[in-house]
Amino acid sequence: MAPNRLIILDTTLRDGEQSPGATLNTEEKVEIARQLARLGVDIIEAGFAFASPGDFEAVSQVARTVGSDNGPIICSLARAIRADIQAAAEAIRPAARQRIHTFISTSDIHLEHQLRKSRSEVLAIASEMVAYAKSFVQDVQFSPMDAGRSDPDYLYTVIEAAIAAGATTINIPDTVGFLTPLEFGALIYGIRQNVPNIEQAVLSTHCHNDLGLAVANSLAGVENGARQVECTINGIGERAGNCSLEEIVMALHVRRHLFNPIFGRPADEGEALTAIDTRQIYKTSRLVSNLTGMLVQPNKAIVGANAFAHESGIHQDGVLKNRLTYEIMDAETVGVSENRIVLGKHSGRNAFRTRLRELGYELGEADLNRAFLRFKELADKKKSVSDWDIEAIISDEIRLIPEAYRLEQVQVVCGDLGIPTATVRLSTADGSERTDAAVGTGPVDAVYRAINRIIDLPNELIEFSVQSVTAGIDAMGEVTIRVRHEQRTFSGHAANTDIIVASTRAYLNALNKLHFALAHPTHSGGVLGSPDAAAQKL
Ligand SMILES: CC(=O)SCCNC(=O)CCNC(=O)[C@H](O)C(C)(C)COP(=O)(O)OP(=O)(O)OC[C@H]1O[C@@H](n2cnc3c(N)ncnc32)[C@H](O)[C@@H]1OP(=O)(O)O
Ligand SMILES: CC(C)C(=O)C(=O)O
Repeated sequence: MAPNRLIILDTTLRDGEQSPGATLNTEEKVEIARQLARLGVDIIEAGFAFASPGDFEAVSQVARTVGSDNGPIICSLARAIRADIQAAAEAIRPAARQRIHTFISTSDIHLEHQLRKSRSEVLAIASEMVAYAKSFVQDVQFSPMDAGRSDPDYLYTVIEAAIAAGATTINIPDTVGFLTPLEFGALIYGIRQNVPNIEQAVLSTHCHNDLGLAVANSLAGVENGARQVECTINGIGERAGNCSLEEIVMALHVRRHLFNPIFGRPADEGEALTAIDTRQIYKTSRLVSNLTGMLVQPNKAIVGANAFAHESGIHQDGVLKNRLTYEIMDAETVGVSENRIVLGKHSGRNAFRTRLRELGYELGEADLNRAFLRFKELADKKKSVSDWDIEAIISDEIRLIPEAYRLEQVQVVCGDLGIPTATVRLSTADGSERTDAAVGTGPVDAVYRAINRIIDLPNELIEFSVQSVTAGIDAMGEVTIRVRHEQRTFSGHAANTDIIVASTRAYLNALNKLHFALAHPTHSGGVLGSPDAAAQKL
């Protein structure tokens, strides 16, 4: 059953969304799923359908919009419980190709303290629930949770039973990120040697990054016969996150002469080892970062701002003479364009649309017009408008949820001689306008207080960050924030050459999401108590 290329299961929308604070609403999940399809992932784990009505709806929407005949397989996670499996089966039904992923723990520590069940009970449940999932779909994946800390002999028995019951993929999670590459490789090897029917299933890895070893462990799994890797964009996920998609894919791409023989190909064969279109990597990373509010650290491999930057003289000297001296891959391979100066203030709509198409954006007329106006405003202020600036405008301008509140005007007075004071004017969807003012400890605080006087949506600001999109004094500032309302967090993102304007728009972006979630409590990311209570607050 081992295919001669690596299958990529992306779990950004399921395990990735388990990152503390990375809540996504349905529209954002669909947007990410569309981009994952462009990226070329084989399987999208779209969520955990049973977890909430919002999660169910998000999985269904992804299945409906992205799960076409030649699109990715759409998968939902389900505990080894009938109700979970039924919800998963129903949610993924609109997709042309469907997978149910069911799991149960096999480590003694989980059996004793969490499940409170014996080994024989769990063995029976695993087998029964795989068979139950099989009654809905042909493609069933089974994971023995905490496999990394399970007794190998018991693990082999459970896997053999799951395959006998119909599992077509066996996924091996190092749930707590405990193993080293040598140990994880040996675990995969041991399974291949000791599970008699293992050839009937595809072996998969699911590695967590608690010791920073998720990618290394996944690679060790591949070296030992795993043919599917579970991963997330930017490596986001529960606790320290998961194996990062961009890192594992580029490791296989850049070092393919090492991996080709493992996949039974000549070392120098040119064909890629995954179906991923690597030129979509950077764009996907930016989208996920913007929508989840999880910033990418500058030194992050492949997609960090510094990943292709050369700072020191000796390195710059080498790169100028021959870039191979200090570069192991071309930035364009992952979609980071070298073509920084593209458009200016004399460019027209056609040139702008063409550049957007080259960057992979196909906008409707209304969105295009809004983005074009922002581009012109920026071109008036900046000497050159780069691809990075254009991406920032698009992610800022194209809102996935309706805007209940729109910024009309913001003005601040600040400095070390007076009290920072802000005046804000907002318009609402019905066309009315409201203006208010407030003082604060700084200009952003003053703006946020002024907005809070207009919009009564109690929240706590839990994260605020500003970074520049490009170098230079006229660079666009990108602001990413997160606010907490009751138990939920909402991210906001905006870009502008004026960081106070960007901060204001980012806050409104988060408040619009919060407002939308309260108004649509069954949407993913929006289950916030009773609709009546929500309506009262509005
Ligand atoms: C390693 C992973 O990433 S696993 C996936 C993690 N993702 C999530 O948890 C998604 C979000 N979760 C949720 O919304 C909720 O936990 C729900 C809806 C799934 C369940 O909620 P509740 O019914 O209130 O249960 P709660 O979360 O308190 O406890 C989990 C229960 O599931 C049981 N359980 C855990 N894993 C499994 C499993 N794989 N198969 C069967 N039962 C399981 C636990 O033993 C516990 O049962 P108990 O209440 O009888 O002790
Ligand atoms: C459900 C499984 C695959 C999981 O997420 C884990 O064990 O980390």
